[in-house]
Amino acid sequence: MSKHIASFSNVTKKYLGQIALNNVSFDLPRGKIIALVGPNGSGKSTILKLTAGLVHPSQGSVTVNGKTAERRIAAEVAYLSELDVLYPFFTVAETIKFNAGLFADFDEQKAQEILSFMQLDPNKKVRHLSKGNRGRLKILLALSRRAPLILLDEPLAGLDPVVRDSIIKSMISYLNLQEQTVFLSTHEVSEVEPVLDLVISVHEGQIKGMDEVDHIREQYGLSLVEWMKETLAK
Ligand SMILES: Nc1ncnc2c1ncn2[C@@H]1O[C@H](COP(=O)(O)OP(=O)(O)OP(=O)(O)O)[C@@H](O)[C@H]1O
Repeated sequence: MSKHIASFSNVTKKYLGQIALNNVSFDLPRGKIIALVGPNGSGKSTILKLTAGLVHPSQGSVTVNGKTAERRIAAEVAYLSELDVLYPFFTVAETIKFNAGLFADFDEQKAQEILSFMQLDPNKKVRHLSKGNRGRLKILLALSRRAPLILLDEPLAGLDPVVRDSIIKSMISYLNLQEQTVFLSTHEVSEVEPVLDLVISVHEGQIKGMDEVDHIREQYGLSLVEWMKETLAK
């Protein structure tokens, strides 16, 4: 088993000639909850898409579980997009069945547990769900995978505090950190801080800092927001 669940080595990503990521290198340890933080347009989604193998580096390499990140690794990575990707004509139960058919590692029993925890109505059509319940369903689908790496792009964006809280609690309750790693992007830094192990600060396509959250609190006496501001000012 490779030591790190994912590694970026001198990765540059350009879109139509414009640089989104500039020579980025880092390794993600296994069994942790890791956040990418940084301003709009800093490159967080690009890092997650590269890790999912959905886009490819212009230069450098990305590996997941020791394999080059490309479409083929989709089976090993559970990716929650920031976009609304659910089929509106399915019910909640049909959406779960559909995903169970798509992914061999989908744990239907866990999906049922998260369904009751989230108090989602299995018979409701996706198009009739509130935005908050669509957010809950998306996280249910990601957390029900036994994939070694779970990628969550802005899982809390645009959701009210009660929904955000239920999503954070479901991460603590339903992840298996013996076997899984979570890599997420967020602007809700203070809210996720209690569940994070590691944080990476990104600005203008570059990594500005990477540290353990406990270290940031104990050694620097900073909250995550204060640490983030300091790294961005560098
Ligand atoms: N498909 C694309 N085509 C062209 N440019 C893109 C594309 N996707 C992203 N970019 C550009 O790459 C840069 C990084 O974008 P990215 O979406 O990775 O940032 P982000 O940190 O996730 O932003 P946000 O917090 O707003 O979601 C931005 O300048 C963005 O405009």
